[in-house]
Amino acid sequence: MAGFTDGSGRSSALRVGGRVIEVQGLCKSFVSGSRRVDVLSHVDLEIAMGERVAVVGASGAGKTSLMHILGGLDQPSSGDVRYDGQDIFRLRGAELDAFRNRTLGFVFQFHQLLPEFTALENVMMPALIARWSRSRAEAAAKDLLCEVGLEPRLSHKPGELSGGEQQRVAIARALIMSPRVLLADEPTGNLDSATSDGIYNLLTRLHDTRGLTLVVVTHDARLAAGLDRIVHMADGRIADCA
Ligand SMILES: Nc1ncnc2c1ncn2[C@@H]1O[C@H](COP(=O)(O)OP(=O)(O)OP(=O)(O)O)[C@@H](O)[C@H]1O
Repeated sequence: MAGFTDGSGRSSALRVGGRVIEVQGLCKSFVSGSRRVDVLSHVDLEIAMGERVAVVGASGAGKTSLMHILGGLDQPSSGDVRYDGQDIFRLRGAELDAFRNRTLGFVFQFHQLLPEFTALENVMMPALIARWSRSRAEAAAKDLLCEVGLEPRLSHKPGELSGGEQQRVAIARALIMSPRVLLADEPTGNLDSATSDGIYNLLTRLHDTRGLTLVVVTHDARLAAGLDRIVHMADGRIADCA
């Protein structure tokens, strides 16, 4: 999806059909013994359709906690997360699973591929869980693995792939259900800089060709600077949005 340039010269995402993600008054606390730990405190954030947002901040700032709640993987203590006006925490069990499946893709630093399955089988897995036929899942997974440049590696298991290749498989797996939003938590955190550049270029290409909304937690300043907006977190709060 094309962007336009605002006065600062930075590319802003097109707002198509309103805001895609609205976070309001998000708080998350854990109780540890007699102590309460406030991990997220009154986080407000809006992310537009097609926007590419970097989330940065020191270790412990709350980035992963925010991503887990954005992805419906964890419940907030209070506050709302809305996708196109739909409050995801009003969805129950199977409804939330179905929402996640059709709207969101996840990529983690430690890709979380299943070691005993091939690249092709790993990518097929979400589609098989969603009860696609094996032939449909296999065809879609092959197409995606070709798109991320792994055509020659379809039958390799994760242990037979490099770190960058494993992350490409994880990206392909995240995309098999054609999500509109890709949440990536330090997708290049474990990779050398050349491999990181390759993953960054791949994410940018997928954003452009699929109109994906990208939310990327990263410690890589170069990667963050290449996205549309940087959200800085500190002590569980949004310190700055630029
Ligand atoms: N289940 C939990 N119980 C108690 N505290 C937790 C729990 N999960 C996270 N925390 C705390 O919440 C804070 C934020 O953690 P989070 O993983 O979100 O930070 P982060 O910004 O992603 O850090 P990093 O960059 O190191 O991954 C940390 O102080 C962490 O110890």
